[in-house]
Amino acid sequence: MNPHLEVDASENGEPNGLTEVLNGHVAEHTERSRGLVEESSAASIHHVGHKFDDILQLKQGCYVDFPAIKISELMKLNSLGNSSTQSLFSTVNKILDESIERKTGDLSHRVAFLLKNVVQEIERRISAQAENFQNQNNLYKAREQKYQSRLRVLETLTIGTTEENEVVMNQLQQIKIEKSKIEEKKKLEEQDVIRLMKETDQNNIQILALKQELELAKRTYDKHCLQLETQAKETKVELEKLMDLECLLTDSRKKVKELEALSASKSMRWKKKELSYKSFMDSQFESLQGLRLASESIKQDVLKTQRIYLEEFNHLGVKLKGLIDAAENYHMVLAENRKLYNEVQDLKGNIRVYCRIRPFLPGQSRKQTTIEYIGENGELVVVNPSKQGKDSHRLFKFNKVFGPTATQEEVFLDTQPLIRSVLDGYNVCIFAYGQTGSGKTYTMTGPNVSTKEDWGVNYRALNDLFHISQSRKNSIKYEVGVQMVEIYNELVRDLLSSDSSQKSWDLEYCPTKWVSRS
Ligand SMILES: Nc1ncnc2c1ncn2[C@@H]1O[C@H](COP(=O)(O)OP(=O)(O)OP(=O)(O)O)[C@@H](O)[C@H]1O
Repeated sequence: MNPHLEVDASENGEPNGLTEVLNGHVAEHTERSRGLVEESSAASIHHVGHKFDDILQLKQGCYVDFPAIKISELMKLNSLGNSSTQSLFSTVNKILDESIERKTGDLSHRVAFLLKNVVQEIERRISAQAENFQNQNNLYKAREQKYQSRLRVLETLTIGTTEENEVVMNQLQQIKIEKSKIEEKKKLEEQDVIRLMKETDQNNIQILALKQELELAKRTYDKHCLQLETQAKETKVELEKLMDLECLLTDSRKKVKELEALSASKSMRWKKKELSYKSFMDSQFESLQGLRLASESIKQDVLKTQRIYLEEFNHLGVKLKGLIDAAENYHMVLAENRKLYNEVQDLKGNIRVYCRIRPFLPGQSRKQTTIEYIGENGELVVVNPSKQGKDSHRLFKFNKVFGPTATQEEVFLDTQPLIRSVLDGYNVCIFAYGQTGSGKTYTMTGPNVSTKEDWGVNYRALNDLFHISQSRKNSIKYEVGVQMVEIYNELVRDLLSSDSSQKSWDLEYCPTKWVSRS
């Protein structure tokens, strides 16, 4: 397709719709070819057209006077076919206007030839364009038929499509409704999602807080567990105690029952007693009445007795005065008595020697005794079987001789007065003398100190001294000291001293006068 046709049609300013439609179709069908033609020919046409126009411009206003060389040059160039239709028309118009202005009516042969060629070129172009239009018209008609058949097909399709459309529309409507519902649901769900998100956030915060609480609770739980374990142990111990207590409780319940039974029987007894006490009280009340009467008489008697008592009390006062006088003389009498007592002891002798004959020990023969006679006044006759005559019998004289049957108390009774003079300020010494196994310890200490009958002189003497000092405590205060010594191989041993170096003294350096009574 010639691109200039459409350019010319638009340039000529044809305002009808056909031109526009044609131009549209031409443009539609020649879109691809147009680009190629325009690109390939535009440069040469433009160049040649411009050359033609330049030549014409140079001689503007004097076409008539164009020299033959220029006209032949224009013709040679064959630039008419390449020049635009508008420029061709303007050239024709200018040539004709110039010819009219000159009023000569004459045109040169060369100009007329040029004019003719230009007009022929224009005619050729118009006829080509008409032919082109015709072809295009045919083409459009064919296309119109084709489109109309397609239109019919489309109409039938449209009818079918309309029904389908209705169905689809209905479906679409339903879908829209469902969509709106879904959207509402979606909105609600979105709101729910937002709410859930918030709740999730809150829950996360709560979970964190709960985790922390859980951690804390776990720690406290662990601690609590430990505490509970210790408590459980303690409780176990307490439970065991409780079990014991329960046993005790059952026992006590039994006892309570027994006690209840006992208390019931006692209560019965008490009731009986109450009755008996009531009767007793009644009788007592009666007797009380009698007692009141008796008390009245006793009162009278007491008053009488009081009077007698006062009289006797006065009498007693007189007597007591005499007793006080007598008591004042008591110490004097006592001192005199003591003096007399000690004088008696002196008369008996400051140094007294007693002899005690122990019985035979188990296993000893009774036939081998050397004791011939024991006198009442201290005589003792001893037999010596190895000698004859006078020398076979020897008489010994003691203050007193105690035979084998003499008891510990009998031996003590003779020494007791001497011991009591200690309380009057005299020094007294009692000692036992004899060979080994003769009975010194038996006499002085006793065989068995746990029984009072077996006590020897020492225990009995101390007991007597303490007894007397106790009886005289209101008038005299005594201080008692004890010294126990042993003389063995002429050495005196203090038996109460704990110092072993001080335990024995030589007889000359004895610290106390323990051998004589002064
Ligand atoms: N009067 C008595 N009656 C019964 N038995 C006695 C009597 N005197 C001594 N005996 C017994 O004789 C034994 C010897 O007595 P005891 O030990 O008193 O003698 P002793 O002189 O103290 O001896 P020693 O010097 O060796 O200590 C003891 O078994 C004692 O019980």
